Amino acid sequence: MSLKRVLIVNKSFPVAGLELLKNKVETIVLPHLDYEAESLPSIKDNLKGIDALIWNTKHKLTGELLTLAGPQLKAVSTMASGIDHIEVAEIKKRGIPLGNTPQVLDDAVADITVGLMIAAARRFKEGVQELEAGEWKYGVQWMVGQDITGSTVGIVGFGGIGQAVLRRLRGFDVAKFLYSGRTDKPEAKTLGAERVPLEQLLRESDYVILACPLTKETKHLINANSLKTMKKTSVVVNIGRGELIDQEALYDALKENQIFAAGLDVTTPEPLRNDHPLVSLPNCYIIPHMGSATVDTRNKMASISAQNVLLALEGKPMLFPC
Ligand SMILES: O=CC(=O)O
Repeated sequence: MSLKRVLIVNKSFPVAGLELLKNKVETIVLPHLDYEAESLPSIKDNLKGIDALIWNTKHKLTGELLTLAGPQLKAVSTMASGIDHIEVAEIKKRGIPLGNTPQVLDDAVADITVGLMIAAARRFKEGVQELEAGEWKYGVQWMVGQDITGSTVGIVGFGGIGQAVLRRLRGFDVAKFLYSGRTDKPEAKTLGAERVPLEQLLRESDYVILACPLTKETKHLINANSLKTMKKTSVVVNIGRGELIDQEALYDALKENQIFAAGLDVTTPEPLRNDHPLVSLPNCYIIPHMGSATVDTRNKMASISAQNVLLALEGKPMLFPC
């Protein structure tokens, strides 16, 4: 019997995942990276007749593409926690199992969140720029930033990543942890976080951490109005998705020092061009979507994507079904 065919839409899919698939299925790895525009025609050319799909690209997986693949498609797996790049309803409509890779990236993303908090609040970008420009002019009022000690930290989206951020910050003597989200989280009691409405979180927090998925409800959750609600000294950190923030409003708020700083791991679009207005701001510290980028985490994510596919092809539940 011929092996099932699995299309992997990313040439850098880690070996840890490929090893699991070896000899069990036939793999077709497309020779493109996540963001390459030319990968779409290549995806279309290779979709027809495949049995499973590892969708490791920023292109949207649409109903049209699923139809192109054909009715034999039995599994879709993505090497990501977020699934906003997938038309989930189209997959469900066709009864195809869909899996993602949450949890294994919580620690790596939480680490980078704390890094962004410190980098933005303590003005790393400005400091480095002045050093590199030969303008190191040390003085008691030079490069002063904001403390984490004694602050109120508000976490929007208190899932695995949000909770891992809180656990890391315990050593920083934070005064108060707030969170907002769709549901009460039972873990909040032990972790010492209080659920409050988003408006209150924005008003009271010194740090606003965006760790929620992108949905119709959360799009532009940070906008001109919410930025006005925040403190002049507050720092916003986004490790969710770029579209959680109205970036034009953020630009204005940072430029006018309406808030203190921003630390962003995610932006709209990605990649963000280096001539984007946000890049020019000294109080906007941006890194290029590196949250889960550690060797170990990416290997775990690849292994889970592979296992999700293998399980679904055997008619079993995926490890992380969506
Ligand atoms: O952003 C990364 C992910 O969703 O895994």
